Amino acid sequence: MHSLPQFLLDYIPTATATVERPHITLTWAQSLDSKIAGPGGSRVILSGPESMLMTHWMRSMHDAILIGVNTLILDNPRLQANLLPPSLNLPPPQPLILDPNLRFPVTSRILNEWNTKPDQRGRTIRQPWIICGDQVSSERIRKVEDAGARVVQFKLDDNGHISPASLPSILSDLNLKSVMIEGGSKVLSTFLHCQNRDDGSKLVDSIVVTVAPMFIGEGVGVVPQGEDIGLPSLKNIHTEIMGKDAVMICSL
Ligand SMILES: NC(=O)C1=CN([C@@H]2O[C@H](COP(=O)(O)OP(=O)(O)OC[C@H]3O[C@@H](n4cnc5c(N)ncnc54)[C@H](O)[C@@H]3O)[C@@H](O)[C@H]2O)C=CC1
Ligand SMILES: Nc1nc(O)c(N)c(N[C@@H]2O[C@H](COP(=O)(O)O)[C@@H](O)[C@H]2O)n1
Repeated sequence: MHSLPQFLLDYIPTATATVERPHITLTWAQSLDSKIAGPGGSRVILSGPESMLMTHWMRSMHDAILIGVNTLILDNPRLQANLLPPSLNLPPPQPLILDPNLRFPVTSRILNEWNTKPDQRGRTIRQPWIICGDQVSSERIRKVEDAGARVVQFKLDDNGHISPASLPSILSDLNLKSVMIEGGSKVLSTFLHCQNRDDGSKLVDSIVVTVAPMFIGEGVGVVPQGEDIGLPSLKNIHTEIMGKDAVMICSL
């Protein structure tokens, strides 16, 4: 797959497209028993090479990649589109971490790479941006910023979360036109349960799910236990077979 998979273009605007409102894509890879990770949150490679490459193409279509702080701590991801040919010179997506209490570990790989590969800055690596609550102390913020990350504060909702409904205005404040939300389980759950933006329009524009033909057994569900009640119904609008996996595109 040497170019952007065409079917994605029907559902997701490219990073250079003009959009009237920030585009929100929710995406994850799951097993047949609806798990996204193994016991204790251990990372599992669910996607085969073809669907993983598709995920990296999808990353390149978005201005930002968003994860919850638990995923950062458990997976220590890079959040780049590094499976794509460097010769394409695609701008790297902006990593965004939802981290209400600023638990962000300053030893994380995304920060380490930003600090130790200055020649790659802007070309394949962007500075991690952490979204935390407005109750976090200025000392803690200074510590994380001194380590090299950017910290932005927003008011938390009654659940102590960054409100999903307010993400579009946060994105606009940060000058980001689109975001690909990769998880984990708690983040997927709040974004699936919250259906509208603060302005009343639909919150999530596209859902892309990679289904891998395997069972995990004990592990982390697509949504946490007990949060599977009241989930919205999804409409499957396209299914693409990619190697061993099925990639489903859904709308709400
Ligand atoms: N297979 C896949 O596609 C993926 C799997 N994962 C897996 O997910 C697991 C981590 O999932 P979780 O423990 O559920 O943590 P998570 O990554 O969803 O982070 C949850 C934390 O994010 C913060 N947060 C801020 N705003 C929030 C909001 N609006 N909604 C929810 N949380 C918000 C809270 O502090 C919360 O504790 C890991 O095991 C990781 O491997 C993560 C991403 C993708
Ligand atoms: N698409 C997809 N397939 C899998 O099998 C996965 N385990 C994930 N996980 C997500 O990708 C992040 C790791 O990214 P890097 O390889 O470090 O770039 C991980 O944190 C999850 O968000 N995704």
